[in-house]
Amino acid sequence: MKRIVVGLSGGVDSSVAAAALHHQGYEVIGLTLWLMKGKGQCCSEGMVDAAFICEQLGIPHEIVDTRELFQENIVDYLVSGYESGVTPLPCSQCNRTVKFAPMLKYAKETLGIDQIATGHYARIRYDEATGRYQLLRARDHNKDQSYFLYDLSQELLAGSLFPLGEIVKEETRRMAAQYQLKTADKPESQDLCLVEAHGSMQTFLDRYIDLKEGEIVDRAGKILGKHTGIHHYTIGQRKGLGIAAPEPLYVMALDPVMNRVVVGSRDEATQPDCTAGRTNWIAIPEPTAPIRAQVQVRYRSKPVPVTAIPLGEGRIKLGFDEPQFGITPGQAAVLYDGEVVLGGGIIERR
Ligand SMILES: Nc1ncnc2c1ncn2[C@@H]1O[C@H](COP(=O)(O)OP(=O)(O)OP(=O)(O)O)[C@@H](O)[C@H]1O
Repeated sequence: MKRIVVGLSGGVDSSVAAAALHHQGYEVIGLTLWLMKGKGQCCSEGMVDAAFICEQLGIPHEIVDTRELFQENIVDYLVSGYESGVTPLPCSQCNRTVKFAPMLKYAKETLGIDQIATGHYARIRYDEATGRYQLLRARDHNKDQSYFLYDLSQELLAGSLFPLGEIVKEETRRMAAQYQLKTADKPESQDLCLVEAHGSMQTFLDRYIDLKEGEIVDRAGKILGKHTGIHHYTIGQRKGLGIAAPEPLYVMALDPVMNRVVVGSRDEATQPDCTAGRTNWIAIPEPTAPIRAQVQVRYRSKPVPVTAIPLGEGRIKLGFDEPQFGITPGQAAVLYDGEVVLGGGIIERR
């Protein structure tokens, strides 16, 4: 019987992934990573629900303490990013360094199992022609999580299964009801896990970053107002600036050195290109010549046509066919060829 480790968060998606594989005849071992420090956080409830699902399915449940790893790679990474005026994307970093790599390592080294599965909505395909594992958008485009998975290595993709990649969310809920899973009616998580645990990103960051008021200025340096700390702002933000101006103003830069928030018109917050670093390539090897693709610069943004020019050392320049508004350093730029993820990187500061 084929053995597989399923990452269980205690949510409906991973519960159904585990139940489906179990019913397909896999020998399933549930694995929950204990991610967050502190008592009464979302994770403790998740662990109990995950344990209940394992009991229901009659499968073993392992809990691995990865709180230190999460603290260093996600909490510290977020805090130092916001302090330096960028808006980091924690989820892709979390997937690679905190979830997939440790889960696969634990599965292989401790349990002697070479495959893991999660409840992510995305698809993995082995491409005979190139000898590479590809990552594709989920069949359910509304739930597609491929944007958060662009940073997975070939080794991690080779060892992973996404049982929900071919189905739509309604089908997941239907299966959860059919298997009578305790988590069948659990509400959808609406936000980042840290935001859910702390109420808002601002509340979370305020625990770690001292409030340091400063000036809101225009591009010429004219003082327009006061801010409560640059970590409370993000590029493209319009609401909550507290400035009365004849035309709408948007955050166009965060300056940690001067402790300033720079605002401008929509045109000023729109740019023809940007650079991205720390790239990871999936469907293709690192390009050595310009390539054409569609790029997504935020989780929910529309993919737009782009020319990606390699700059060496894992960096690329992205020239948009149409200038783009609200390009945010710290977020991922993920390149697609239709459904297929080519690769991606982290948007750099201008
Ligand atoms: N603490 C954890 N331990 C093990 N696996 C996890 C954990 N958190 C998330 N995962 C895995 O990653 C997948 C995607 O996680 P995400 O946080 O996006 O949750 P989700 O889409 O709401 O899924 P779910 O309904 O399973 O919580 C989950 O389906 C699960 O397989």
